Amino acid sequence: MKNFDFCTDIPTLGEAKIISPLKKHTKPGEPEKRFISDDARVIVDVQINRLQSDLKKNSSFDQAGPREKIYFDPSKLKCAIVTCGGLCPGLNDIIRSIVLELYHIYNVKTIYGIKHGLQGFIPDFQHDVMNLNPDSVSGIQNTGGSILGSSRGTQDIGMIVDCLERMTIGILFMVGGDGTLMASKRIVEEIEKRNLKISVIGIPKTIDNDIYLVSRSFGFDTAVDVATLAIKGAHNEAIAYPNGIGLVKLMGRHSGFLAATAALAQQDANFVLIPEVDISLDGKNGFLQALENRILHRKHAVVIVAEGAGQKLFDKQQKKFDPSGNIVLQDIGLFLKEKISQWFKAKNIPISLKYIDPSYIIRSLPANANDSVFCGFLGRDAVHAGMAGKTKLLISFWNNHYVHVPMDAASGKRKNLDPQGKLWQSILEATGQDTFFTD
Ligand SMILES: Nc1ncnc2c1ncn2[C@@H]1O[C@H](COP(=O)(O)OP(=O)(O)OP(=O)(O)O)[C@@H](O)[C@H]1O
Ligand SMILES: O=P(O)(O)OC[C@H]1O[C@](O)(CO)[C@@H](O)[C@@H]1O
Repeated sequence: MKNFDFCTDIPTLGEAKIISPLKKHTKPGEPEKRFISDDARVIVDVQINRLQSDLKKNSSFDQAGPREKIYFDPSKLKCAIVTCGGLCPGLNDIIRSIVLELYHIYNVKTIYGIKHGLQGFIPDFQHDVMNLNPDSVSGIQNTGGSILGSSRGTQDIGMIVDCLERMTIGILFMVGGDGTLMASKRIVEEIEKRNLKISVIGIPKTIDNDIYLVSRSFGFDTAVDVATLAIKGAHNEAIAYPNGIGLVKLMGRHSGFLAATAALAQQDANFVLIPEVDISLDGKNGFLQALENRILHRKHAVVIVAEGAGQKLFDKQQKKFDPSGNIVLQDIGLFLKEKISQWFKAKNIPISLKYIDPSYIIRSLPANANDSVFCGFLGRDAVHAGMAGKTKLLISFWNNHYVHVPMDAASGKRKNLDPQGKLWQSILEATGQDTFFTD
């Protein structure tokens, strides 16, 4: 396969010369090709969103997996793992699979866990470093959260790399979302400036499922599963009382994948509001009138709202940012609760409104079975990439393959739900919500 127009080239720290311990799994006479090489590159078949303009048809990504030769000497290598940003189901599975792969398959015995995200690199915070080994990660996949903790907030990149140098780290595994990706890129730049041989491997994490060039991120499947319970609850509450309304708020800062997918999985929702589709509340085509029509007609309704939906409905206020620089959204869930109550009160229509916000419950739970399997692959492929001396890449799942996506290609952009696409069109069919509520 030739003529790759899209920049998929992954930087390496140098020539990989050491025979991989995985070599022993090769059957005698089996061709070297077993270790994925250029001719096994994956053609990118752009299926989701409208990425075609960005990616040429014959673009490709390197397939993730073990390489024949590795760059690092396992007996001398020290690795570190850090988890940053919001929690997500599967973080502990990722940590565990990285540790077990390094320890058992590559014989790397020094693995550090950096506590509380990027803060863990900065001496002032005095967070202890964890020693990770099969004992310390035993059973962690059964608990939610991250055994390493997390944090938000900018840290000095120079000080982070100082810490990596002091600890003589060879591979840094960074698990996080788009912010972590930006931080990873800046860390790599500083590493390059200092001419150090440290590999940085990213594992994309977000229940919003909005990382560019990543068709599925871990934890999303679990989030959809648990969100369906909230929707079931909302529906049961709604049908139990006359004119019952169940209002469920789900995470999704800029992308409505979770709200839309959960709504399709548990088809009880009559209205799904997402950031990608503007809504108007009032007026004859507004959301509130549509909700009233539904209540008068069917006596109950379920509404799902993604946290980033309807932000234009709020009076213009000075924007607030969290410590990492992410915009702090206005609370659309509580806002809608209030507006719905006011609307029906003004119309003298009694309703029973139940508001359910399972956001933090969802993201802090352990991974479901599907996500656990997925995390295992991502963690192991992250180790293979790092051991081969590759750097500045993400382990992505794309077009049904585990691939290496260059950090440069994935950062600074976001994946959004396409309102013309199959997912949203299916929502419109399933809900009968055939209007975008614009006047
Ligand atoms: N441009 C940047 N340069 C350096 N560090 C950054 C940059 N953007 C974000 N970071 C840092 O990366 C870490 C994680 O970022 P952030 O809190 O935004 O979470 P995230 O990785 O985007 O995950 P989530 O999807 O949960 O928000 C934070 O410590 C943040 O300060
Ligand atoms: O409350 P926190 O930690 O700032 O996180 C909230 C954000 O984190 C996310 O779950 C992404 O990790 C978003 O969906 C949400 O907006």
